[in-house]
Amino acid sequence: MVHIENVSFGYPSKPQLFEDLSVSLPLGNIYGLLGKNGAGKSSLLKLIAGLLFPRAGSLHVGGCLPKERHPEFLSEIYLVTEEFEVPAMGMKRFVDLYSPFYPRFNQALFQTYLNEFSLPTDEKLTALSYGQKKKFLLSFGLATDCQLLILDEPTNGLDIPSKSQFRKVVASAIHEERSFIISTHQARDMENLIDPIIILDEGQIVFFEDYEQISKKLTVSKVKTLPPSDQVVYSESNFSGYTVVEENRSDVESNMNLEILFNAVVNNTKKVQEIFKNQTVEG
Ligand SMILES: Nc1ncnc2c1ncn2[C@@H]1O[C@H](COP(=O)(O)OP(=O)(O)OP(=O)(O)O)[C@@H](O)[C@H]1O
Repeated sequence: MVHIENVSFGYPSKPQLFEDLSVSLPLGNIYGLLGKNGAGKSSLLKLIAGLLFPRAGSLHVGGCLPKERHPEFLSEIYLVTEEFEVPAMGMKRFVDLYSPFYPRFNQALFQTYLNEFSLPTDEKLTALSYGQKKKFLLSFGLATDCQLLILDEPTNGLDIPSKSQFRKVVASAIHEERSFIISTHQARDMENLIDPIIILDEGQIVFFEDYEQISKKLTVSKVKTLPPSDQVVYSESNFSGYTVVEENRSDVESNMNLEILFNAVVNNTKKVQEIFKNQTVEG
C-alpha cells in the first residue's frame, strides 16, 4: 500500500529531516508511529498524504504518487491532523458534501460511531468542543472505508471514556483491505491496538517490529538490583528498584509495554537493532 524508497525531505532553509528513508506498509495493519517531539512524524504523514513533497526518492501510495493528488488516490485516503478546522455547517450537510468522494462510505457505520462517541448530531460542527470535533472527524474517516486512514495524535483531547471507545471503534473498523497509521505520544492509549510499532528517530526508521517479535525478543521486569550491564538494554529507576529491559532468552513471551519499549529503542538503538537482527524466519 505505502512504499517509501530512499526519501529525503527537509523544510526550506532547514537541515534535512529525513535522509534516505525507506519503509513499506502493506495493507491490513494498524501501524503505530512513535517518535520524540520534532522527530518528523507529522511531516512523514503529510508526505504520505501528498501535502508535502520529497526532495529525493520515491513515494507511492496504492500505486499513486501522493504529490499528484489524483481523485483515485484522494478517495482512498483520509487524514485527521492534530490541528484542524471544521466548516461552519451541520453534520448532515458535511456528510452530504464530502461522503460522495468516498465510494464505500458507510452511513450506517458512521451513525454507529457517532452513537458510540455520544456526539450531539444537531449542532453545527463549529459549535462542538475540540474533543467532539475530533470524534466527529474520526467517525467520518473510519466510515469512509478508505484504504489508508492516517490519524495524527488521535487521542489528544479525548476524555477517558472516549479513549477506550476510540480503541473499540478503530479495532472494529480495520480489515485486510485497509491500513491505519496512527502517530502518537499517548503510548498507553494505544496498548493492544497498534501493531506493528514503528519508531522514527534522527531522520530514520530505527525500529519496525510486530508485537509477537517484540515479546519474543525483549523482556521487561521490575528488580531490586540491576543485572550486569552487558545484559541490560535499558533501565529506569523507580521507587522500589528498577524497571529493566533485557534480551528475552527464554521461550516465554513477555508483556512489553510501549513506553518502556520506546525508551529502550531511542536510548540504546544499536543494541535493540542487534537483538532483532538475529530473527528466525518462520514458515
Ligand atoms: N511548516 C514547517 N516549516 C518549517 N519547519 C517545520 C514545519 N513543520 C515542522 N517543521 C519542523 O520539522 C521538524 C519535525 O516536525 P514534525 O511536526 O513533523 O515533528 P513531530 O514528530 O510530529 O513532532 P511532535 O511530536 O512534536 O508533534 C521540527 O523540527 C519542526 O520544527
